Amino acid sequence: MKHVRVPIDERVPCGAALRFDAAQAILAAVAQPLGTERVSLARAGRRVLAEPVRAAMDIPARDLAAMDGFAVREADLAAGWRRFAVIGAAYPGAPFHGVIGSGEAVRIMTGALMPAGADRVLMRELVSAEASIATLDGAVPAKPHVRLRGSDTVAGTVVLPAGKLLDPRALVVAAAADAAELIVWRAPRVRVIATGDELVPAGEARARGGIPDSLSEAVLLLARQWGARPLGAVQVRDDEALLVAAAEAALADADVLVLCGGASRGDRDFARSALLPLGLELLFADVAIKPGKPVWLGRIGTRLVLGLPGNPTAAMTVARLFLAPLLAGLGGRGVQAALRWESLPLTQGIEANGDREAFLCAERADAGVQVIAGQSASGQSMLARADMLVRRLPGEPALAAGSTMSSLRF
Ligand SMILES: Nc1nc2c(c(=O)[nH]1)N[C@H]1C(S)=C(S)[C@@H](COP(=O)(O)OP(=O)(O)OC[C@H]3O[C@@H](n4cnc5c(N)ncnc54)[C@H](O)[C@@H]3O)O[C@H]1N2
Ligand code: MOO
Repeated sequence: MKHVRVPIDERVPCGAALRFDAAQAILAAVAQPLGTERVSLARAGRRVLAEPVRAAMDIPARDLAAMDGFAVREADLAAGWRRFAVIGAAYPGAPFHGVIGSGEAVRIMTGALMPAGADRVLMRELVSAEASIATLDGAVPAKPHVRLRGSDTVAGTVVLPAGKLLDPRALVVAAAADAAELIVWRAPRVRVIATGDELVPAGEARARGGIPDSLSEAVLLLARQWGARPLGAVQVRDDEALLVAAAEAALADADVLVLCGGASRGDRDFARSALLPLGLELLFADVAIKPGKPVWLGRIGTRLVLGLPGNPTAAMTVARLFLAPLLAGLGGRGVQAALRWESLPLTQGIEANGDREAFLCAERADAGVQVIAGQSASGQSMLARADMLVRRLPGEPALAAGSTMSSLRF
């Protein structure tokens, strides 16, 4: 195969390395929602509401029994009645159709419609029932045990605001509001291209030589976690023509294309330059962070292209710091949903930082956060333990245990 050497600095204006916050500001400006669509409740899970959901009716829509027992009239109890003639039964979905008169009761189950005339339920445990007579044994209980119409929600109330992530609890609320369809933001569609002559699918490295592509599926899963619709990944050799063809195919249906590798300065690192003929407009390239300095973001028409460094821990760190907020923004949650920094104390001291802002793999501990020893952008095994990223400022001195660190769930 012929490799085309593209001296990246001659074709792409890389500029000085940007600060992390400046790169995030550029990203936030383009991470705007893609548009709305109407989806069924069955397909709404993990989507983000573009319009609020209002209760279509009072909830509950009628007065219902809150306990299993006997439905009676409050006025009877006030007048001293304790023995009642049982004239029927009421079940959820099978109401009692008559009217309860003075001295009468209806056997009733939790969730059943209160019979006309009845306005309280005596719990079964407090009543002796024999043949068709029910007798209240002790004092009149304080609670009426009726779920009144509209006591949970009144018709027209906003039960879920726009911007709400539809998690399992939110689906309960939407369904209870009798909403069959919801207006949600469109989920960004993501494709991944992993570049490198050395890459082979996992499972084939021993037989074929090369190294397993450890990023494609991981990046797609991260994209899914942040609200994207993953469309698939391909591995492409370090060949500009192949890369251009793969990118063109990916951009036919993806809103976001993620390129893994080829971001740096090697003779065959032409992930950015190869896309110039497709109209790539670079939004930023090279950020003063460690790991992940070669990260870049570009635009081709309405599509966005994010370049991740090939080193796997660097790639996943950058994916968490840039791809997650990009997708959160495009999907309607807003970039900040993916950048919820927490202040956590270090459980162990750490050495001085270098001159780049650093994001260290760390583990959440009961007492705070512990930076993992032996940080490595190219390492992979550390990712089995890392569940946090700890942010360090350029030139920060050594820090003792107990120092408070800006930390992000990885
Ligand atoms: N002269 C310079 N060299 C390097 C610089 C630099 O600024 N000047 N930056 C270094 C930094 S920082 C990083 S990070 C790496 C990233 O480089 P690339 O994005 O060009 O990545 P590759 O060269 O394609 O690969 C690097 C490394 O990662 C492995 N890799 C790539 N893709 C995958 C994958 N899908 N699964 C598993 N492993 C992958 C690849 O085999 C290489 O070992 O560059 C430094 N160099
Ligand atoms: O930034 Mo590179 O990500 O250090 O390996």
